[in-house]
Amino acid sequence: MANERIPVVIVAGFLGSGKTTLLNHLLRNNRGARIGVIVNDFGAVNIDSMMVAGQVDSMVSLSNGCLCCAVDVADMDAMLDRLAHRASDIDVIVVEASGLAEPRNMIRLVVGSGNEYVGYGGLVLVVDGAGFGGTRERHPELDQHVALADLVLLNKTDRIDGDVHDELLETLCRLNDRAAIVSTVHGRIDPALLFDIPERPEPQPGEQLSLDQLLYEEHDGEHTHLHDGYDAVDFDSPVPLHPRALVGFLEDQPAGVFRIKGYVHVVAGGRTRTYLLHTVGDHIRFDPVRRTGDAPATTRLVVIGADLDPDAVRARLAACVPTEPVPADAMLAVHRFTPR
Ligand SMILES: Nc1nc2c(ncn2[C@@H]2O[C@H](COP(=O)(O)OP(=O)(O)OP(=O)(O)O)[C@@H](O)[C@H]2O)c(=O)[nH]1
Repeated sequence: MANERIPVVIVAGFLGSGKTTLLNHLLRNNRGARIGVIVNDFGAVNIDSMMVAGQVDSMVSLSNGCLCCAVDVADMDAMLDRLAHRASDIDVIVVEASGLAEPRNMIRLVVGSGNEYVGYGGLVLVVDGAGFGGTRERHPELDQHVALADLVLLNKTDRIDGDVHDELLETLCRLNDRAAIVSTVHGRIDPALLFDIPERPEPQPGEQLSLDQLLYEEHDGEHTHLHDGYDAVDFDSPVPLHPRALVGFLEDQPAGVFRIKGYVHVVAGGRTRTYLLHTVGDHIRFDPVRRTGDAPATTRLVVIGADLDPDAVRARLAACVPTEPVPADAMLAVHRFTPR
């Protein structure tokens, strides 16, 4: 897509919740996506799997200090600049915050970045299902961290029984009723929930598989299973949408949505404009598409999350199709979310 920015996904969570396990899982199951990594230190990251995937170059570490407190926007930008630049071939950047990191600060560092090639990719909060009660008692701020998350991974569900699992889901929904919540064991989620999987040509019969493809094939059974954990709902409209109605939908998304992306045509005052839309949680961004031919002729969105009701999502979007002429000032709703 034109104007694509590299999403920066922040992985946070208290000590031992499973952040590094998740990161290693993503690196092993990258399905061809090139992942840049920012970590406090490389100690626990599986360098072997990175080398196999040919990604060992795309890591940046903060050799001293803590990603949450010692780093300001300039420091973060210095790290991002090494990964995201004009010649960069990275598809996504994952920042693993230290166990003590303050997620609000991490979001600020990424959203405030001056690097024009990156965009906010969401706060993924890893929660230790088995230790949730105890962690909450020791660190009451955990509730705020859950409330800030765009995606909550309820991890270590192999260590809890069904009733506890249900109670935890209820508590997490109470603390954050808009985030996608996914239950995991050893952080095994489908990476397509977090970021786009680049389209790679299918190998022809007899052609050798690349290392990435070999890794993917090896884990194919797991992938099929992983895919059950998330939903992707397509929406197409040949008619341009009402900008204010669309923004109303984006500001009040159905529960469980993690991200939305695609091209939208919106109309107001008889004039149609085209944008590349990206949302993660309540971070909304409309990038104007200036050249005709860069976008499909119709609105085409994909809504990605967990436990989505596809018919309900499509019905809400279909309700954004105007039934009468839209006044010109309705476009202001979109302008609030276009880059300056
Ligand atoms: N039983 C079980 N163990 C898990 C799961 N996920 C992670 N672990 C284990 O939990 C321990 C901590 O996992 P890490 O991935 O190192 O946790 P972390 O959040 O990176 O920890 P810090 O870097 O110390 O903050 C490791 O021994 C993992 O193997 C899970 O789903 N189930």
